[in-house]
Amino acid sequence: VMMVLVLIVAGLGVVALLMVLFAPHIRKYSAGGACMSMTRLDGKTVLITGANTGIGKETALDLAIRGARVIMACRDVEKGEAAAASIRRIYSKANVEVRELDLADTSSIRAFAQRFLREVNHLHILINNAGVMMCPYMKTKDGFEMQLGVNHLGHFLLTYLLIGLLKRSAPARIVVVSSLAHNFGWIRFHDLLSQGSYNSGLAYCQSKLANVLFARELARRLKGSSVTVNSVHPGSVCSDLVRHSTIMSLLFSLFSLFLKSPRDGAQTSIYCAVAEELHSLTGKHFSDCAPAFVAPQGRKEETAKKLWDASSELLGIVWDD
Ligand SMILES: NC(=O)C1=CN([C@@H]2O[C@H](COP(=O)(O)OP(=O)(O)OC[C@H]3O[C@@H](n4cnc5c(N)ncnc54)[C@H](OP(=O)(O)O)[C@@H]3O)[C@@H](O)[C@H]2O)C=CC1
Ligand SMILES: CC1=C(/C=C/C(C)=C/C=C/C(C)=C/C=O)C(C)(C)CCC1
Repeated sequence: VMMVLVLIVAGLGVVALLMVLFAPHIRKYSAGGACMSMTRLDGKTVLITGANTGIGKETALDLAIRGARVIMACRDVEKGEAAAASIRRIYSKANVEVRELDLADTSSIRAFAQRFLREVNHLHILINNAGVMMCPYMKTKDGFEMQLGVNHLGHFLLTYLLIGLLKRSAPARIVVVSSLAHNFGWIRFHDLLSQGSYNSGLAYCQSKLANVLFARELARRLKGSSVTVNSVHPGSVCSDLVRHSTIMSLLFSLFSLFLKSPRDGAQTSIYCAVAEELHSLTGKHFSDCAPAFVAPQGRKEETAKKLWDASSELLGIVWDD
């Protein structure tokens, strides 16, 4: 037994040593694809949700450096202003501004959109990035389960309210930040808001599958409008997303060497927002700046339509076709 234990400890030691030795190579490999596009965005307006930290903040920085006016929609304006200040410290000419948007409150989404439509004349790129993962069972102001409420329904309403402006600003692009987690999700139509039973991991996967289905259905409905919609898996990114889950926090610490930095994680969102070759590509899913696999449950037109109708009904909205 002693011998086996010694061998296990020695083995783990060797693995740890190899990981330290090869850390720069592992990091480089984990970084994934980079957006190589040199597209400038002077005169263009971009809206990014959840832009005060993580992937959203890095996306805002990159698009601001390309010359865009970047509106950072954040639920905590103070955190948003701190992020905007840090962007301005990196790029002093950054045209970034913070506006309050709480996706867990439809009255906040409506107030945000109302002011936006009054004060902003164009919207060329909308990045639905904000997200919450594996929180304990919580409800939004309107009584929706938090993860579906913020990740899907909040963005669904925001997009509905801004779609006219996007169409008027065409060519325009919508980027929906989803996840590989959509593979493990299914839409529980009999209990969409997890009122019967709640599993925080499955509710996250459901919300990310909803992101993929929403992007596909919206793309289908927008055919011919010069507004494109694509969804994205950013990679496994070291960010605050794991804040609600001890297990995920532990996994992230253990495997931190294999995770992307938020800057690397922003590359696919940036790619979908700016790459010239995607100008008319719509309804697709991307990862590492390349087309990516979509799970069968994310490809079903019937499910996408059913989710669209259920979401519209929950929010009390009717989309014109
Ligand atoms: N990190 C990863 O490995 C992966 C991330 N993703 C997706 O990427 C996206 C960005 O995540 P990431 O940057 O990693 O996570 P972070 O937790 O770092 O950022 C999430 C952002 O969403 C905001 N947010 C959360 N709830 C609300 C709300 N009610 N209203 C408005 N904004 C809100 C947060 O604001 P605040 O700071 O105030 O909480 C924060 O700005 C998410 O959609 C996530 O699902 C997908 C796959 C993997
Ligand atoms: C276990 C394990 C990993 C950890 C993956 C994790 C922790 C992924 C988290 C994904 C999230 C948070 C998705 C959100 O949508 C790595 C790094 C791939 C390396 C191989 C083993």
